Amino acid sequence: MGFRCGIVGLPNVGKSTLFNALTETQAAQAANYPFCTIEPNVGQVGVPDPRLDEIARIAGSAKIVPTQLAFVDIAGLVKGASKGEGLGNQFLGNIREVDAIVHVLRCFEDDDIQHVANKVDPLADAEVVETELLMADLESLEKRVPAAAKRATTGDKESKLIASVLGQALELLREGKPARLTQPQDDEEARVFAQAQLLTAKPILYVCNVAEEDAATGNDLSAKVFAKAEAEGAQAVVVSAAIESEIVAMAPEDRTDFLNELGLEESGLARVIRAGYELLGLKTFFTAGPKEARAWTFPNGAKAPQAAGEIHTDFERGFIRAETIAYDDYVALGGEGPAREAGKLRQEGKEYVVKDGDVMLFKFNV
Ligand SMILES: Nc1ncnc2c1ncn2[C@@H]1O[C@H](COP(=O)(O)OP(=O)(O)OP(=O)(O)O)[C@@H](O)[C@H]1O
Ligand SMILES: [Mg+2]
Repeated sequence: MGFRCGIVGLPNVGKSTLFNALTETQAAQAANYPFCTIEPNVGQVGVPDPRLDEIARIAGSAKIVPTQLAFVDIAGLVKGASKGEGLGNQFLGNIREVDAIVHVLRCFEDDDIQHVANKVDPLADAEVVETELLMADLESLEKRVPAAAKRATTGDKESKLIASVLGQALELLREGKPARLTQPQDDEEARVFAQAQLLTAKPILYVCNVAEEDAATGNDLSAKVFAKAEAEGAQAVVVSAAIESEIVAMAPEDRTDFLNELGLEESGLARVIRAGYELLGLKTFFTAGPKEARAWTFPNGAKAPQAAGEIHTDFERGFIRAETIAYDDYVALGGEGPAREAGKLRQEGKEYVVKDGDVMLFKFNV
């Protein structure tokens, strides 16, 4: 199962513009970035990674296959969503299914584009969305915690665990704080907490959607969002969704010049994708050969057999060992052959914790 980032925000702030740009880039670069639409509002997006291009160049790979992250375009939220207003329930249900939230905040002035509150104020907007998520969590826990506490009196261990962990989350929510601040004490508590699928437990990336002229520098409004993100330990990026949608419509060879004219080194989309990937704590390992160079996603802390399983379940089941070259060695020495000669190709077993950037070859037997 791939990881999903849900694009969330008030109506008309630029969510679909961002989503379309994210997915169209990939469609336009079909050779480089595999793209497929699962549902009309879900797009698989290739994760840009310069290391992969470098590996492919060294290995002389015919094809480059980046790893992917899914983005979901979720309907705009309105005040009262937690009480079923607007597309309330559908909206909250969609958010429940994603692993991380990309919260788009309008940071551009434009009289032609209506703001639901008739005022451009990203912090106030953010609060509307946060309040709805908080209310939804609060409502669900106000029922679940007492029910679990009651079952716990019969000696049911799982219920006791639920009552304790979610009770902690409920306390936070009652103080107006996100459930994300809950601190599970061990793996069991962490499991129960994750299973609760609380909306305010999901990691957040704020996307400040600015006007074209602010794309490189940001503006006063985006600066406020960055300050908010910093205070919360969240991430933020500045993007002009409108510009990004123009860039993806251009021929690839014209894009760099256009980005440079705007004072940008790379597309804002690449930054959004990478930030989403980091937000989820995802890491990348590579496989490389003459046919293809490919990036694979693994969760932080995964051991070699689990990483092998990302490629094929047989690789995990029949795992023998992994021949591993660190990315820096691979590049510095000029590929697999030279790395092997220099003794930089390591034989790693079942307990090896895979590192970001490892170039791997799995030996297996089924
Ligand atoms: N950075 C920007 N500068 C100027 N206009 C923008 C910018 N980003 C988006 N827009 C415009 O804002 C309008 C609303 O955009 P969009 O449809 O993407 O919003 P949305 O958040 O998906 O809305 P909804 O919640 O209704 O689905 C569009 O006309 C779009 O072109
Ligand atoms: Mg939309």
